[in-house]
Amino acid sequence: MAGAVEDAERRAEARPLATVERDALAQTPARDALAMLAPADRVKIIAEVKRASPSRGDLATIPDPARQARLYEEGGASAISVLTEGRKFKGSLADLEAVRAAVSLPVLRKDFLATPYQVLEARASGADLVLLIVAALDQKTLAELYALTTELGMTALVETHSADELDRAADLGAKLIGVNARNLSTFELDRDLFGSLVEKFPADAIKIAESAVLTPSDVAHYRSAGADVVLVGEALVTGDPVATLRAFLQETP
Ligand SMILES: O=C(O)c1ccccc1NCC(=O)[C@H](O)[C@H](O)COP(=O)(O)O
Repeated sequence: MAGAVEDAERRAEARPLATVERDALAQTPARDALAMLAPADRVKIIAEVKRASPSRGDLATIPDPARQARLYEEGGASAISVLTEGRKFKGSLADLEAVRAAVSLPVLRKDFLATPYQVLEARASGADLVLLIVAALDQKTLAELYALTTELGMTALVETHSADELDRAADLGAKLIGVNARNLSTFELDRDLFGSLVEKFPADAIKIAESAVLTPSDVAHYRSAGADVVLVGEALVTGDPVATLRAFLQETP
């Protein structure tokens, strides 16, 4: 988290806030992620471009993230997540820009966002959604970043990992809320966490189960617990993305 903010501060030396703000406002409008991810009679998938991670190390080189994203679109994904953090995840804003230009789906900037500069930077690079991690932000900062995201026409995916964090997401009025099965400090995975928290979601929020999907039965597990959407990374970058997505979508109502 600290590294992501330091990296953004370094970028801000070359591209000041006023410039990134101007570029954000000049972007084509954000795609409607809430419409794409709305609850339906089938599960939906956010497919992630993920080269590496702190818990798993290197996963895939992904020399052409635009191609990877096109395969996700072909396989039936409803949105694309792009990890833009460089140190541990080996991602970049250039990946996000390439993906946004290659597909017609909404694109999420998945990173450790903690400043308005990073939110503006996301929009300036074409992001339609940004990730806001409740555990990483005090409520005042979370509310400020949430408001800026909405002002820019984007959607915030508000990520939680506990009942208290779900309450904080609800206090914001968040419409897209995720429960990450991965504890971001210990990297432990708990596929049952989503189901144990599902009753805490506000009635009008889209329910997303994040992480730890490796097989169609993992998707079915989240779906039967009440997920509208699942977010998948590793399984799609280590296997055939189109076949994997189709299997996940076909075998789950
Ligand atoms: O993936 C990690 O190791 C990780 C560690 C610390 C913070 C975030 C991390 N991952 C970000 C994600 O939330 C996942 O990339 C995403 O939910 C997909 O997870 P998976 O399908 O298990 O690859």
